[in-house]
Amino acid sequence: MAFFSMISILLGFVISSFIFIFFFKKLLSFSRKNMSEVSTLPSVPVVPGFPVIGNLLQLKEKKPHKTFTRWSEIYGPIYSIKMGSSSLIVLNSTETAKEAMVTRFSSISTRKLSNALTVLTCDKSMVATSDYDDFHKLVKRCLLNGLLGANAQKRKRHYRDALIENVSSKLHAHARDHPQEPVNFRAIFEHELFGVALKQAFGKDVESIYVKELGVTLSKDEIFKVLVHDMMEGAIDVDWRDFFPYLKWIPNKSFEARIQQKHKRRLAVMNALIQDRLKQNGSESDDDCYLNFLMSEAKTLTKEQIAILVWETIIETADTTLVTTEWAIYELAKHPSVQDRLCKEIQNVCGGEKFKEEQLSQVPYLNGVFHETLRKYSPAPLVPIRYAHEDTQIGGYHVPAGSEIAINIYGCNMDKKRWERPEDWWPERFLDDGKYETSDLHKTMAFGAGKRVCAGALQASLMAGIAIGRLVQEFEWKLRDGEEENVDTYGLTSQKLYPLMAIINPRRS
Ligand code: HEM
Repeated sequence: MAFFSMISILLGFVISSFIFIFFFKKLLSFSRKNMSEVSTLPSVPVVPGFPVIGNLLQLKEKKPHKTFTRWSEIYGPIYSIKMGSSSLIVLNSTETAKEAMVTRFSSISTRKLSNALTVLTCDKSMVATSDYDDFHKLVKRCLLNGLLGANAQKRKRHYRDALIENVSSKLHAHARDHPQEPVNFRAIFEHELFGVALKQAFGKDVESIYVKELGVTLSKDEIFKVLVHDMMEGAIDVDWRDFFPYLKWIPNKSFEARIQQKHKRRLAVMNALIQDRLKQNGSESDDDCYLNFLMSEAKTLTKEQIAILVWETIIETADTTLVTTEWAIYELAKHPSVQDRLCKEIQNVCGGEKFKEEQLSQVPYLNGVFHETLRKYSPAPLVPIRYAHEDTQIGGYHVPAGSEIAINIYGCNMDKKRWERPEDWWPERFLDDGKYETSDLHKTMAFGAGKRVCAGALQASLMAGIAIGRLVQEFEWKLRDGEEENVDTYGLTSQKLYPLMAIINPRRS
């Protein structure tokens, strides 16, 4: 018996070894074939530049997404440029962008940061700038469960309601006290939005804070400057060593001093706000907040990582939603017929009552206004640069390991082959007239796609949607004389260069 079972064990072992070797060989030949397929593909077309500096001089206008879009008309949807000694592959069509973000994600999931961003993100300690690793998965899960996912957003509903009530009453006060005088929309909306960002982070709005490390008391506007404005400015600060990494041993003292100063002031203010909040824990004003959530759910994080992760929610809340809402109101004020149609749609849905978040699914025209604004003014025109850590392919071209990849969302949304009259702001293009479906609303890819898709898309859609709806329901908007010309944007983002100045008239109902 024992002999026969020995034989059958041996036979089993031999057969399974054959099966294993057979499949292993198949696997090897399959991956070799795949690798050879990738490397026999043509190289990405190159935009001609100069020796040593490459295309740097052609990018000096500081709006690379616009230059990249112009080049795509000459060199096609995918091309490569030289920024000093580093090469950058630029993607300008929805097909190539989706391929990079979804199909080839596993080869292109890491981030490439500039020297400024390496300091300001504390070496990739933010969700948005981390590589796709265990740290990223942990902190993204915390962000969704604690703040930005559907359930967390339900719990934060009162913050959004307060935001729109405060903005509305400030605008009514302006219309009453200074009728026919233009109102600075940004000043009001930005202040309230920053208040929501602080409430989400620390459970309360903050009017001022004593910052021990700096020895000063800062007002809310000064806190905004340190945590948001200076950081946005720092994020686009250029260090020439980014383009010539082999010269990184040469000091660039003025750049380093500027970035370090911004970074240290930001950490000092965050530490003061965190200490202030921790003192309150257990007291009667103990509102749920992201800081407490993070501290209880992710005990392996360092103090500095917690400060950066909480700060991340503040800067992300305070910026892109403002950019979208301000451009939407600008376009509505410029197009009275669109404004009237939107106002009627809202009236049909809520009669004399105030427009509410629950009604957002019943107003397709408002959705069209929101998505058309995201298309024309993509708030994140370039997705943070990705890095191919292994050989891959995009658009039928070979992309070697080590390539840096820029996804030009603005370029995708200005593509004449995909969008009729892309320069026009035209919400009707999203209406269901047999041509577009609801899923087409996400054709803009304004929130990215795939595993790194924007974590704040729900919050941004709710806040901007309700704000646009209520502001049009309550006021008639007109542009101040000359305002139509103010369409320039600020630096690398699509923030309006000059704040929107509009004349508002409260509607009678
Ligand atoms: C209209 C508003 C917004 C737009 C257009 C937008 C757009 C984007 C884009 C294009 C990305 C990059 C996706 C990628 O790398 O593939 C992104 C990532 C991200 N966004 Fe947003 N965003 C908006 C609002 C927000 C808000 C309000 C928050 C948070 C409060 C937020 C949090 C994030 C985070 C955490 C990521 C990183 C996700 C990851 O890497 O897994 N965003 N966003």
